Amino acid sequence: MKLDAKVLRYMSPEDFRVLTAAEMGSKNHEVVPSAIISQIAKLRHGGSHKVLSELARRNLVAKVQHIKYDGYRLTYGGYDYLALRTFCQRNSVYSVGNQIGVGKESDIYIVANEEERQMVLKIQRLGRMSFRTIKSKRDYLKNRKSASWMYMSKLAAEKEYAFMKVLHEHGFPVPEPIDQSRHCIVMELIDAFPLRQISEVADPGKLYSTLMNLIVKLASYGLIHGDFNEFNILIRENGDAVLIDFPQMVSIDHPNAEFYFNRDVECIRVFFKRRFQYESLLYPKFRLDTEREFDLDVKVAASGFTKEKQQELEKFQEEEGQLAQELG
Ligand SMILES: Nc1ncnc2c1ncn2[C@@H]1O[C@H](COP(=O)(O)OP(=O)(O)OP(=O)(O)O)[C@@H](O)[C@H]1O
Repeated sequence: MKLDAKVLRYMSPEDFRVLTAAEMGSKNHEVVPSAIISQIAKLRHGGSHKVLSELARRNLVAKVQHIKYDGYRLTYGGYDYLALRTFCQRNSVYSVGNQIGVGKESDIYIVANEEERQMVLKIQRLGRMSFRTIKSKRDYLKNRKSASWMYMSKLAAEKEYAFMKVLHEHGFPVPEPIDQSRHCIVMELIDAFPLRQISEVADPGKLYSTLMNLIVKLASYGLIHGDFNEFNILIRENGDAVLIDFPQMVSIDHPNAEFYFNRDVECIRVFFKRRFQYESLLYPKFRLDTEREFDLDVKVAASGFTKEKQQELEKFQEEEGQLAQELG
């Protein structure tokens, strides 16, 4: 589905009332009965019925035949518009431009505010991968509810925003976080290319140590990236590196911290050897080179992305990973 901010201007307050009611209802119901949607939206049954049919025609909600009753569920499309409306109301986004990226489980758009500042809108789409891999295996799909995928996408966006915020505040090279709602975040647009697309650099040794120092600095601030690779690092024209994505980031006190740390280091070593034929005997070692000086992990938890949320998301990511492996 294409995201178009103009659609927002064509949506009536009633449309949004009903859409919001569907969202609220889905907290307690997998399929929200039409009667409950009317009740929450405070509209006559006939009135909300008409609006719901129209929203369903535009794929913002989907009609579902439940065993006992007919109802609706919010779609990712509807969820996108609710988030976009929140951004518009807070004046963080005014218009939506081109889609510039499709991650494994996200969509990336260029957006702008009223002052025409260009920014990046990242929409989490957890479940998309498993949906693809599992398409033929209907049994799995029955057990995974779309509502829980949307909830997990919201957790993923909250996590990314919380980490980006503390990292940015402490001078780490990450995009400036601008806003977050539901499964979406708005951040600074970085004018750079992913390391993965770069075939030559002026001084591979210098970039290698910059990246290794970044892994070590993160650890001294209490954090392990966990997915430090050529896809998640952008390189500016002047050679500066910017970290854009940290879905696996954990505290240095995490039981698997050492494993993740070594994997991050190894990832960079392997990449530099393969891409730039650059090898060094020097690389950071966990504990020996990582002394904790700050507690950004604690700061993130205090910012609202709690340990419980982190664990919930982690459990989901593990299950998804396992499932993907099992299904090849
Ligand atoms: N702030 C940004 N500025 C410029 N480009 C960006 C920014 N954020 C993301 N991108 C572009 O979008 C692409 C995908 O972004 P990102 O890695 O955050 O998505 P993802 O879904 O987590 O990706 P994957 O899981 O496939 O690695 C990046 O490779 C980059 O080209």
